[in-house]
Amino acid sequence: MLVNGTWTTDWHPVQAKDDQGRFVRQVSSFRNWITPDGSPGPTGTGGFKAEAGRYRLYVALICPWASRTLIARKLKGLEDLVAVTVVNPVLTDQGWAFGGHPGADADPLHGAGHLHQLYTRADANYTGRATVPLLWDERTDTAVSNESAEILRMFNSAFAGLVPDRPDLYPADLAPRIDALNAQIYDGLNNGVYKAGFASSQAAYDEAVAGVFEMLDRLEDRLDGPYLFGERLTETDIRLFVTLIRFDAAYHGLFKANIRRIADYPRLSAYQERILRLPGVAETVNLDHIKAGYYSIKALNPTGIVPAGPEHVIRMMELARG
Ligand SMILES: N[C@@H](CCC(=O)N[C@@H](CS)C(=O)NCC(=O)O)C(=O)O
Repeated sequence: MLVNGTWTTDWHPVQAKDDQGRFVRQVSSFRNWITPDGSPGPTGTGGFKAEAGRYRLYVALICPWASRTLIARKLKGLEDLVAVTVVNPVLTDQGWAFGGHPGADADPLHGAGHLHQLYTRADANYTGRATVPLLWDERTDTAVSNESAEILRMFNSAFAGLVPDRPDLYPADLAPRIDALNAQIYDGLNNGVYKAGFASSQAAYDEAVAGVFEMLDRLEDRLDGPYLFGERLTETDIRLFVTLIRFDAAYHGLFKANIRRIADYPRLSAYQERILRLPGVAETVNLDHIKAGYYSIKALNPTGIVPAGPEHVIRMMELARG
């Protein structure tokens, strides 16, 4: 991580933990918003007007948080407006790196070797982890946001004047229910799998893994329409999907979330495939990056060996990509 703008050598991908050995995720630090007219959003400063060709999204295809912003970019028709740069899936001792793996890009703007160089470019005294996603403003050459939940919301609303007639992923009448379900899915599942995987005590793992499967069981019972809120696709579906699609390939093995697989849940399996087949979504899922990335986490997999399967996920991806 960076401390006062300098990369520290004792970096490791297991983030902070509490006194019971529970995994603790850091709070994001660039919290500005792109808005239709450049006025300030709910947090941060203004000056980030929605314009074609001005912004770039730095992502890792292993990362569920980055992937939710990539899916929103597709569903909202922003491919030609917001550029994307994909980092190397394999974490290095300096965090995310550019290039060197099929499907990974060089940094087209600054020729940076590592993502942390962009963080110090935006803030020379930055202290914190250099995480993806990172939304970058090419005009002012600085960071807009590194909080995926907020990037998802900006993509939903800021560009509506430029790309109209796209589904509203956060409709006002559902907002309180979306917020409530997001919080449960985040804690039980999106972050729950990380709490299981990065637990450093048996008790912390037991608590986390129970929470993960309690949440999956509840979602399986709840799903009786095409999407979580019935006929309408919302951001909550995107937030759930990114964890489901990584589950059997990475979390089941590496994170020891192995009580059941998503394939053992009939409704969740069908739901996962339904979202995977929405136009553009399968292009955001790269199984090679997901497996190479997660299994490169040395603290959990010291040999770095990447498992061959699972066959059912490989097959599902082949079918979805056609
Ligand atoms: N709150 C952030 C979390 C992002 C995050 O934790 N990203 C991970 C990858 S999945 C990361 O970049 N980790 C590198 C690190 O922690 O140094 C968000 O949702 O945008």
